[in-house]
Amino acid sequence: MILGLKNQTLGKIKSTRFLLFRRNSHSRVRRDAEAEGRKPRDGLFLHKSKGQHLLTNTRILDAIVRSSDVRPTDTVLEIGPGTGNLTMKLLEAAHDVVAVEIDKRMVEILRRRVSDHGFEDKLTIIQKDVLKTDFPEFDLVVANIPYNISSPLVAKLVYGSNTFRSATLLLQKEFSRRLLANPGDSDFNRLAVNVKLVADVDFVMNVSKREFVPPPKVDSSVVRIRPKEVKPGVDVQEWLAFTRTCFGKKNKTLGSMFRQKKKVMELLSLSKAGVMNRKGSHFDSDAEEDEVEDGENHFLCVDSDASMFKERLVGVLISNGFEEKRPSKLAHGELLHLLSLFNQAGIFFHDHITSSLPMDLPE
Ligand SMILES: C[S@@+](CC[C@H](N)C(=O)[O-])C[C@H]1O[C@@H](n2cnc3c(N)ncnc32)[C@H](O)[C@@H]1O
Repeated sequence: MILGLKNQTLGKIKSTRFLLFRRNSHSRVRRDAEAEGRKPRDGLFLHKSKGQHLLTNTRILDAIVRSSDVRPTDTVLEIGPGTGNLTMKLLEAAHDVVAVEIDKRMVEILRRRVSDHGFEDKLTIIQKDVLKTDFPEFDLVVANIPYNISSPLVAKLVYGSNTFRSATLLLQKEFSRRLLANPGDSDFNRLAVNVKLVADVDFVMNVSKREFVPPPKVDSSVVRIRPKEVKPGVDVQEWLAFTRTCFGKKNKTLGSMFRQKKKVMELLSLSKAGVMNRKGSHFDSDAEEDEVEDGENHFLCVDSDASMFKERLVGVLISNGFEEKRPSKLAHGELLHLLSLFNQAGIFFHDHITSSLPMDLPE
């Protein structure tokens, strides 16, 4: 079996690959591949830059489909179908599949393979960069994704506008480990805190690099991401900017982080912009800059003096018992509480002019 294609389809696919090979014989793809010493796989040069590592083990493909809990009524979104090894299994299990694939050569092979099996009516192919594509409605995501876009892709899924049951993703093992970390774990990090605010993440299984053609340098894991039914009522841009600050320096206490001069100056200017841009918003419709309103939730003022602003910043931490705490040890509830205390004190982390969505999770 080559590229995971079954023998009976191989003959038909082979002619496609041959044509592709000839058409590409003078192309940049071929020149680049040859310069790197890569060999064509049955007439098709696979791009490392597009994460083209094809999963060929049927047992693992079956296990992925089983663990994703596909129902016969489901529309499944597959990202990066490649030559269709996983797609064929999904087409058998689901009502229909929407596959987003960037590489035209893969799309040609996939189309042919799917029509050979009479599944063409069940498959919609979107030939685009998944990060630049609006998704149609879908129930589930099941995909062996290109690892170099893991972070923005997970962000797009969990912070995007689509509602879905779960995303079963084959990811680089190290990335999965970071995604699975919990508050209190030594490696709890910004990726995990941001994803787990809005979704639950479960480990499914490990997959050895030997199961791919060509084998990548690293092992992989399958994880299942399930969006939470009830999302916390927090301004997402403000939250992402807040966690970027909190998790920027490993293992520092909040007190030492927020005392840094650079951080104070940055937050001073963001808070000024934040207050201005929130006028008329739900934060405070009447607040004037430098005007303190001492009511509950109405402490919207920004000191023009950096030292007074720093006092206010650190004051929020001290008076609420956060000064000596480390962000990696805090649960979501505590982090959300701290953010709301800062905002009530007129301290903001995002100017609400620039957009930090949806590509904002760290690698
Ligand atoms: C790891 S391979 C998986 C192939 C196939 N699903 C399998 O398991 O054998 C990743 C696939 O994603 C495609 N891809 C890479 N970057 C992409 C992007 N930005 N948008 C859509 N597809 C992409 C690659 O061309 C490749 O076919």
